[in-house]
Amino acid sequence: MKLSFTKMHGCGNNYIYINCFDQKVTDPEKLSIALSEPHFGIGGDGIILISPSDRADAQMRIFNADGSEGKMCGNGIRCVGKYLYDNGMVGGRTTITIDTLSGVKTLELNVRDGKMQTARVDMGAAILEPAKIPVNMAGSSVIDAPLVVDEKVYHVTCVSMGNPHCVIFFNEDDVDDLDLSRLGPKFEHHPLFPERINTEFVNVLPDGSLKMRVWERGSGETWACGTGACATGVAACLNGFCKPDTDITVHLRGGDLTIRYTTETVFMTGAAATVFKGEIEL
Ligand SMILES: N[C@H](CCC[C@H](N)C(=O)O)C(=O)O
Repeated sequence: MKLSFTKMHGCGNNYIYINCFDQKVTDPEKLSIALSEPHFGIGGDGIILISPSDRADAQMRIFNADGSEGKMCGNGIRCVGKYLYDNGMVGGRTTITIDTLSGVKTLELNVRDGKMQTARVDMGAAILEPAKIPVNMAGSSVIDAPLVVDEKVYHVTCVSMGNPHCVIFFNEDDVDDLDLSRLGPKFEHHPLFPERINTEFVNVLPDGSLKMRVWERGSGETWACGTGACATGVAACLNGFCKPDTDITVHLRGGDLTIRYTTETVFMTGAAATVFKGEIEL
């Protein structure tokens, strides 16, 4: 059986996109494991299914490289917006909606020569209540709280953008020097996170921008994480490093995103790119 796909990325966070308006995927968990694998498959951070929706222009489902399903994907939703616009599936409209497991999101597309270049996504309100993230810590929110990994105390801020995030600010260490392959899994599987966690390792730079690396639940280190950049912008405001209602630049390994945190919602602006289209024999 042949399956058509499109490889796309947002800031280097790369997924295999499958148009399910005209194709059927029966076991997405198994498919994501197979296709994400770089040696025997296509290689990527996971797969994203683009399907019809009765309440939005399309529905997006994201599966991590280990087959687990994520509830939201910031880089992915910009790529879905690009896919829909560039392929004429939204009638040339530049305000579109995409249904996700974290609700319907609205995108404002910036287009040139018939192609989407960047998008601004209304990501919805940050969720701070521990039980809704979820994180097994008491209180109304988790800001600058101590968390022990390998006998070392880290101060973490936990935020959900529909998917769970643990944001850690480093004053002394340059996050580029951290061994994420050792550290990442210890946070991902920490007992305080009953549904595992996406973890962001952040430096606040002298110009007030943020430098971030991320270890993603189910995919390991990725070159960017859109929901993670949102969580990082929110956490930076909650910790007094940045101001709400201002544009915050987050530098990721694969590019930059602009985050704006207001009490009502979080906006994320960034690019999306098509790398190649292909067909795979299953
Ligand atoms: N890379 C995605 C996040 C994937 C989250 C996934 N790892 C999970 O929550 O299980 C992003 O750009 O927001």
